[in-house]
Amino acid sequence: MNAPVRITITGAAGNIGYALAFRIASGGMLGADTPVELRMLEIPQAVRAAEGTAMELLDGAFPLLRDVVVTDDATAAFDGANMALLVGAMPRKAGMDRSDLLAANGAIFNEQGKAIAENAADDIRALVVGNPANTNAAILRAAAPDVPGERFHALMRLDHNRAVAQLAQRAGVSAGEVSRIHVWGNHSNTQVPDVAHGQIGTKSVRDAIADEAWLDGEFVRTVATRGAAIIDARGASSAASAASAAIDHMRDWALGTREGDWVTIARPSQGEYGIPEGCIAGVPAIARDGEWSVVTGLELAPALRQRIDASVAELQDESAQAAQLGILGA
Ligand SMILES: NC(=O)C1=CN([C@@H]2O[C@H](COP(=O)(O)OP(=O)(O)OC[C@H]3O[C@@H](n4cnc5c(N)ncnc54)[C@H](O)[C@@H]3O)[C@@H](O)[C@H]2O)C=CC1
Ligand SMILES: O=C([O-])CC(=O)C(=O)O
Repeated sequence: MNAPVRITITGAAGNIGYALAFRIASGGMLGADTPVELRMLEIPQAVRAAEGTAMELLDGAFPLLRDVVVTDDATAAFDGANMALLVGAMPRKAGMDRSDLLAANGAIFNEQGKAIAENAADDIRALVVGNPANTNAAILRAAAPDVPGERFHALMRLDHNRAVAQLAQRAGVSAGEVSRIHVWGNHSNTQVPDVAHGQIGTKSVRDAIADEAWLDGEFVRTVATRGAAIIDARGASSAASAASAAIDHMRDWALGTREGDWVTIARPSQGEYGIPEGCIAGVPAIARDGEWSVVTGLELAPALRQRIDASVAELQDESAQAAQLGILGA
């Protein structure tokens, strides 16, 4: 058995938190050899509900679950945390863009970044799920300047998984047959799914699908607007699929990505593909031994480059808004 890993979930009583906690407790995130300790942070009004989730976690009799603490105190919630899943934030409703949530949610990440800086373990790795996820991750990172920047990620694995799933469904194969695709840019409808290097089985995506119009049109639109389609159908934003994507992201970070494949992550740019340094945009990446490396050297067609630039410009606008609101680097 490995040493226990302490994991903080913020917004633990919410829809995504409820789905996440049980997957983590069952070993779905860190594997069957790693015990977990959960720290569940909520706002005071939702602590009782989070306590109910903690009771259910106990009732799951999970052999790997060593300890559960529910609290409304960020200091206690991040104390000694090795991993943090920052979900606690308002979800958007029909008719809203994710960036409409910046004023409501951004301040949460400024406060929680400070709590991470002061209380988390030295090896803290944080994934922001709450929207607008990329800009909230930038706010979190700026509030914890002594923690290495590459430890702050925003969730774009859901966009990645959606793209994989659409391709697999179209080709009539399982999702596991699709590899080497990724999603550039912002977790918003300007995101840029990229199949230029993708494979389905041993064929290129373009050969396997043999429908350029679908790949360049409906496929891209479906992936980029899937969040709104789910809100429209469910009357609430994606929850179990978001939790599942967050689990995939953290599992790969800890245990490594699949041999011969890459996935999408968003972490502060180190200037790869001309994305400005520090900008938290989706890029292709591989994880080995707990470290990510961005896949470099991929050719970008001019039209794709323009769309990536537009999505990155949107991220820079969001950061400028956050700075104006006094929540970025405050
Ligand atoms: N990045 C992504 O791919 C996705 C992101 N999301 C985002 O995740 C967030 C959460 O979604 P749901 O769980 O469905 O919402 P929810 O409303 O069901 O749960 C959010 C929870 O966060 C709690 N919370 C609010 N402020 C908090 C704070 N300061 N500290 C701790 N907890 C706090 C609330 O009390 C609530 O229990 C939303 O912002 C949503 O837009 C949702 C789907 C995908
Ligand atoms: O669309 C939303 O507001 C929730 C979300 O981020 C997603 O489902 O991708």
